[in-house]
Amino acid sequence: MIKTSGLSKTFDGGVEAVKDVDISVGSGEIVGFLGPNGAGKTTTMRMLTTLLRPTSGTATVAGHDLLGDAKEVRRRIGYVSQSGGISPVAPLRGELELQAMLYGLSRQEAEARTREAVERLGLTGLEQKPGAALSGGQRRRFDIAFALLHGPVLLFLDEPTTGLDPQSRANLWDHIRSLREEKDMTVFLTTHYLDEADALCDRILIIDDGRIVAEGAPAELKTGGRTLDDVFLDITGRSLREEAGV
Ligand SMILES: Nc1ncnc2c1ncn2[C@@H]1O[C@H](COP(=O)(O)OP(=O)(O)OP(=O)(O)O)[C@@H](O)[C@H]1O
Repeated sequence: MIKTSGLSKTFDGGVEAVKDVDISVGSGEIVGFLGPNGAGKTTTMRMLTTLLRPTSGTATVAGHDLLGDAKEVRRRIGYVSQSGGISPVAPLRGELELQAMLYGLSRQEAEARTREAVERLGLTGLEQKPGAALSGGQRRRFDIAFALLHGPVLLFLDEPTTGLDPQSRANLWDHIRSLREEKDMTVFLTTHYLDEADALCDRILIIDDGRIVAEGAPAELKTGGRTLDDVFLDITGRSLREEAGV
């Protein structure tokens, strides 16, 4: 579903944010992308979602060439950014339907897709409300509902649970798991929380200073009785807990 070879990004001014990254993600996998602040997570994700042009390297995303066929890639992926984007003031059902129509769907199809996305994320009854009237967890679920309207096969989530209380985080994990189970969705997410990576992800990639420094299933990485936090500290010399401020 994602395959990159030598993916790199150097920003104007010379910052080498991502260096020669090879990533492979299979269909139906939930993959967690971890790394300290400034490691290159968001830059990588923005390249994979066509928002930022790589300096060098190649990638195939959702079956299409990232550089040559960006439009086809965009049709097949959903992306939820760190900040989200739902309206604080407009009732969300209307916003969802409008967004679906911007994808070229008829009003009837847009209403049906909106209903399905709202139900799937457990938000039925809340879609009459504006974003400002919702909890943080509900807003994050609406962000995901927006990203599902055009029927993507691959979902990118940038720090989906940052700032949420433990119950809302666990609830969001359940929804992400059920998207994979019921829709065979592939999910690529960044997170600062090792417990999230441990509980939710089939596989973890750790990036540090622009390079992938470790990769494997949580159980494979946690060798010798180490926690994922120990693994992270050993590899990067930093504690992810401090990074996350927890
Ligand atoms: N537009 C830009 N111009 C110049 N440098 C940038 C730009 N965007 C990011 N960088 C630099 O690239 C490096 C990687 O940043 P990136 O945002 O990808 O890291 P990150 O792992 O997502 O960090 P965080 O966990 O803090 O979100 C950092 O050194 C950052 O300062």
